[in-house]
This record gives sequence, C-alpha cells and structure tokens, in this order.
Amino acid sequence: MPRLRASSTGPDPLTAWAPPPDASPEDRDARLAREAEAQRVSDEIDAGLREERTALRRRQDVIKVMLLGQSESGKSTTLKNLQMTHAPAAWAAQRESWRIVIQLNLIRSINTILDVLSAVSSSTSPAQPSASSSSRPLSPTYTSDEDASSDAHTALTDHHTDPHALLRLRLAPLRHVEADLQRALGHAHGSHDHDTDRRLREFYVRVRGGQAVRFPHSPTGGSLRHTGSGTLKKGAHDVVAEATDVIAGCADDMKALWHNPAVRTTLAMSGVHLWQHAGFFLDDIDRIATRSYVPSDADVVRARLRTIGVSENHLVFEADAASTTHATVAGALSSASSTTLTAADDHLPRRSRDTAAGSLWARREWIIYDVGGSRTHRQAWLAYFEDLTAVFFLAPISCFDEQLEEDRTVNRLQDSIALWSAVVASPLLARAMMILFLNKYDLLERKIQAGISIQRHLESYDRPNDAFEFTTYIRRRFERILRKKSPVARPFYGYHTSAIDTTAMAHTLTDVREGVIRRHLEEAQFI
Ligand SMILES: Nc1nc2c(ncn2[C@@H]2O[C@H](COP(=O)(O)OP(=O)(O)OP(=O)(O)O)[C@@H](O)[C@H]2O)c(=O)[nH]1
Ligand SMILES: [Mg+2]
Repeated sequence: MPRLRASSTGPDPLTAWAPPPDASPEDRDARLAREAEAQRVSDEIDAGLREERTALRRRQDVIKVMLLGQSESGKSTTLKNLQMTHAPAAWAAQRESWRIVIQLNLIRSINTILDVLSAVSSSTSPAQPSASSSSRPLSPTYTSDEDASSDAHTALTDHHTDPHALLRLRLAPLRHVEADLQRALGHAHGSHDHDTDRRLREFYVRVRGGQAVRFPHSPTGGSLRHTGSGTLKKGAHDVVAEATDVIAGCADDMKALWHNPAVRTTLAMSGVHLWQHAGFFLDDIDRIATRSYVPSDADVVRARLRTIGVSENHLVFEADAASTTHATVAGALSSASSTTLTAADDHLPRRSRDTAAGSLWARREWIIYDVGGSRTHRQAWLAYFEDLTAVFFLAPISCFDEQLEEDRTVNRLQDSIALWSAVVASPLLARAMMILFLNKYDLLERKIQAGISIQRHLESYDRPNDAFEFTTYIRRRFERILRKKSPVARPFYGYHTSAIDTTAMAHTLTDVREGVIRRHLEEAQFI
C-alpha cells in the first residue's frame, strides 16, 4: 500500500494547525496568552452546551401532567389518590397532617347547621322570613322560597324549644374554634361576621411554587406538597391543641344536634343537604372529635382544602408500589373496565406491554400541577401549558343542578363543558393527551336515588333519569367537543369516577398511568 507522504500530496494538513514560528519570546507569550483565553472561552461554551443537553434530556425524561377543572371538581383528590397508590411511604408520612383540615371540615358543617337554625328561629313570623335566612346561599341547593322557609320555621318551633337553644349555646365556642384554626393555618381571611357567606370564608391553602405545607400534628413533620405551601403561624401548636380539646368536649352536643329529627327536618326544608357538601364528616363525629384522632386514608381523600394558584408536585413512584402496581395491571384493567366508559378502540394505548415494561416503569418521577379551579384562578394555568404530556380534566357529573360559587347564574355542568371546550382548543395543549374524568359519580347516583330530576335542570336531556345513561350522554358530548375543537386530531379517553372510592380509583389511575407513560415514550420515539 503506497505511503501517504506530505511532500507528495501537497502541504501536510496537520501543519495548518501548527503554531506559527514565533518572531520573539514576547510574541510567543502573547500567543500563548491568546490561546489560553480562547481555550477558556471554548471550555465555557462546551460546558454551557453540556448543561443545556443535560437539561433537555432531563426535560424530555420528566412526565408532566396537569390537573384541570372547575373548583371542587376533585383535582386535589385525584392527586391524593395517585400519591396513596404510587408513593405510599410518602403518603403515610403526611397522613396525620390532615387532621386539622378534617377538624375544620367538621366544625364548618356544625356551624352551617347553627347558622340555619339561627336564621330560621330569628325569622319574625313564618309568613315573613328574615332577610338573612332567605338570602344567604348556604348550600348549592339552598332555597329562598317563602313556603320552604315558612315550613322550616314551623318545624323548628313545633319540635324544639329549650333543648336546641341550649345546644346552640353550648356549641357556640366552635365558631371561635373555626376562626382560630383558620388563623393557625395562616389562611384566615375576610370577615368573621357569621352573617357573611360561609362559602367565601372557606379556608384554603395558598400555593407558592409547590413548597410544602407543614401542619403540627405530623410526628414526622409530614408535608402536604400536593396542596401547596402555608406554614403554621407561631403559637399555632397551642391553638390547635386547645381547639382539639374544645372539639372533643363538644362531641356529644355535636352528635345530639346532628341526630336531632327536628334539626334534620329544618335543614331539609331549608334546602340544606349537607351530605352533598365537600368535607362532610358529620357521620364520623365519634371518631373525629377525640384527642387521639388519627385520620384514615378514606378521611384524607374526603377532606376539603381549597387550592389557590398552581402547585407543582413531584411524584416519585416508589419501587415497591410500582412493581406491585405493575403486577396487578392485568387484573386492574379488567376491573377498571367497570368504571371505564370508553369504547374498546378508545382505551389508552397498551400495545407491547411486556416488552416495553422495563422502560415503562423506569419513568419514576412525574411533575403534577394541581390548580385552583375557580374562575379567578384560571388565568394562572396558561403559564404551565407547554410541554405537558397529559391533562387530567375533572368534570363533576353530579353538578347538573348546582351553580358556580363565583357566579350563581352559571350552571356548574355548563361551566365544565365550556372549560373543556377552551382547554381542548388550546394550541399550547395540542400535543397533550386529554383524559376526562367524569367525577362524583357516587353523588350523581345518590341524587337520582333521592328523586332529583336531571331534565328539570337540563332541558335538552330527554333520556331516562339514570346515572349511567346520563353519564354516557354527557361523555359523548365531551367527546364530540374534543373531536371538533382539537387543533390536531387526537384520541378521546373518558372515565367515570368516584374519587373518594380509593380502590376503584387506584385501578383507573393505574390504567391511566400506563397510557400516559406509553404516550410519553412514543413521543420520544423510544417505542
Ligand atoms: N362524594 C364525592 N366527593 C368527592 C369526589 N371527588 C372529590 N370529592 C370531594 O369533593 C371535595 C372537593 O374536592 P377537591 O379535590 O378539593 O376539589 P378541587 O378540584 O381540587 O377544588 P379546588 O382546589 O377548589 O380547585 C373534597 O372534599 C373531596 O373529598 C367524588 O367523586 N365523590
Ligand atoms: Mg384543589
């Protein structure tokens, strides 16, 4: 083989990079300084590029999911379910922290009852209900109807005299306890005048960049990352301990109030159906109103803590939970079909489950954005729309007869439909999977069993007054909107759920989780 000789093929290409002969030692030093500086700049650029590449890889590797939907649709509850199923150790560490929220939920219900009783008993005559009793919107179905108010007054005055007055007096400290606990969380806001709208005084957690809430009861200093930040104020431990004592001391009176037939009649006649309210714990007074109460998983998913802003939650799927979940996927999917309304070809993509399993379950960390759902908070969502793998959209199906808290002229179901239309039409979300949860199916069934007519509230509905029929009908409506408004064609995934049913929800979320991961891998062209 002929040898390549520089002399025979022109100048040696490597000599082009050789330093020029130095004219003097000064020239040489200057040249070396220039080269050192050039090397430094080059290294800096290389380091920047490496950092960018690493960040890009990290970004591509992270699955981002956003929970969207109106207020009280079940977004935070869905997040709790995800944590409970897939990060059980982290979940267990924070469970006890929810005690204060559950105590507040319980007291709030009691104070709502006391408000109704005061309003009814203070009405001057059955024919002339007081302004406060007829105008305070205490519940989604609160009626200001004159006849109902008059009946409620009669029920109260017929059946109760002294015992109720005494009970009201004995339970009066709970009003202060509610305010104290709210303040302890650092979230008390607005007026403490009890004639103001109770719903607007609902305690909440303001979110700052997804940092942790620390409540005083967690022995591990457990945090509620999924609901955002809000540190207990100084001295709050004492306030909470004192509040717990008062609540425990009021247990018998709370039970007597809730189980009193005349009180129940008055509530019903006033149109206040507390079982429909978020954070309903009145049937659990025996367990909750004690000094040693520790919340169960079921309690925590039923607890109500409003989200304000956007919270970023890092969900790290725990190894054991992930492998257990994986092992049960097949079984779970068959059970999930009972809660899944999708047509067979609409199911989340499941091909090559076994071959993809390794890389599938390696995707351990997700970022989940949970948002405040009321109208004033929706503008804040937009900043998080880019790079999402999936949107979990929560639409409460039971809300066909309720109005938005922030605008009593708007039906909640109509609001969900309008919100879904806007979300699926967003160009920023064009590549995100859209997964619809028609939530609160259990409450829908209960309302229908209670004889509430869907057609009365939704005139266009001309089918049987049946939960499954209605859900199927509404699901089709959501599906049509997705097909019509999506900037690019994409599949529709729809589930009907009861987010407080943690077993069924675990099955549904396992199904959903697998589909999301697969979609992420497909996007990244790994499979
Ligand atoms: N009965 C019933 N209650 C539910 C269901 N899903 C959620 N809830 C309850 O409804 C209340 C509101 O749920 P959240 O998850 O806090 O609602 P959200 O969408 O996060 O509301 P915002 O934070 O205000 O946007 C909580 O008390 C939940 O326990 C359900 O399917 N059935
Ligand atoms: Mg929330």
